[in-house]
Amino acid sequence: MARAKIALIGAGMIGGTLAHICAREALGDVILFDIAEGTPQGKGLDIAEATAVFGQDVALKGANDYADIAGADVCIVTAGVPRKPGMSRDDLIGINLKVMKAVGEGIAKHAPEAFVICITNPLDAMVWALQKFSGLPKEKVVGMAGVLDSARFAYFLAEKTGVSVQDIHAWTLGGHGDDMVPMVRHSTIGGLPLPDAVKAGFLSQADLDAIVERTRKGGGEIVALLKTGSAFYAPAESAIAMAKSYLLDQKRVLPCAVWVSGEYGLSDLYVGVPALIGASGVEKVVEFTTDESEKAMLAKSVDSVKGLIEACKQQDPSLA
Ligand SMILES: NC(=O)c1ccc[n+]([C@@H]2O[C@H](COP(=O)([O-])OP(=O)(O)OC[C@H]3O[C@@H](n4cnc5c(N)ncnc54)[C@H](O)[C@@H]3O)[C@@H](O)[C@H]2O)c1
Ligand SMILES: O=C(O)C[C@H](O)C(=O)O
Repeated sequence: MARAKIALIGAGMIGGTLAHICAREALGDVILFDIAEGTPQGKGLDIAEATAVFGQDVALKGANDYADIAGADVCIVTAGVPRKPGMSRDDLIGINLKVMKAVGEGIAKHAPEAFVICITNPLDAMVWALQKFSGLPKEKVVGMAGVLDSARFAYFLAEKTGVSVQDIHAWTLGGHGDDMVPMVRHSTIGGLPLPDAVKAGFLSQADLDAIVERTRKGGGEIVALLKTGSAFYAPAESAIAMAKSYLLDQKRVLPCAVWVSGEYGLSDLYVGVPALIGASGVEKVVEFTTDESEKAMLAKSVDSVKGLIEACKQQDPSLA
């Protein structure tokens, strides 16, 4: 069988990390696309040389022309700018919405059959705009945020309790902002829902509350430490999990920003929910039961996403 073709649109910190993982795991041949001349070519050649060390026969190529992404099976979009300390993700709309227009048109022209994973922030609004600009089917355009947010939640729980990350299953819902919704009742440590894990003495209620808050602000914590940009290792790993589920038809249920049509009482927008990803793209949305408090938190988060979508429509009336 021919190797898959993976187009990475944006060859910055996340794009380069994605290319490295794709090559090491031999997920497919990689095109690194960027508007910066030399960056995608340099990163592509550097990783291609590394393939002779780790022994994988995959091709990597840098490009500044969308024609090179032709026929891609998967496109992972990180093009745009990241935030710096003192900024919110929402401050990136002005620049990144224009980038999504160029990227959406490039993908529509050259890789209309691809499964598209958007990472660019502010995520829920950018994936919405990318789908509109590209016109690709909604089930083939998804946003990466929930895998990252829930990975942070799981890691903080593992760090506090000493339980293996492999036996912690954490979930978040909603938009990728500080009002995201860590799902305490649906997340488990060794199979125990978190309220039961507190009763069983794995951690205190105060510890759990602090972890929920730290998860919500997890992106900002890394931005404050790095000072020049934002997280890239965990975001890249998160997008790879989504790409693999599509390419290998794994049918994993992963929290992703997907187009909702009535699920959770929501419609006509992209927001983070558990989604089954297989060879057809988003094949199903999994609906958790939500109590009154979870419903209220989700509604607040969704309101923030709707506000960002309105801001996009004002900036680019073609989206209205
Ligand atoms: N969804 C998430 O959970 C999540 C996590 C981390 C970062 N992000 C976001 O991902 C984006 C990328 O982050 P990064 O750290 O890789 O940034 P980066 O600055 O290292 O890389 C971005 C790249 O995009 C390129 N670029 C800019 N405009 C372009 C265009 N029109 N076409 C093609 N390429 C273009 C730049 O030249 C640069 O190489 C940011 O918006 C960041 O906020 C999202
Ligand atoms: O926080 C950011 O700006 C980047 C990303 O959304 C993250 O959560 O790490």
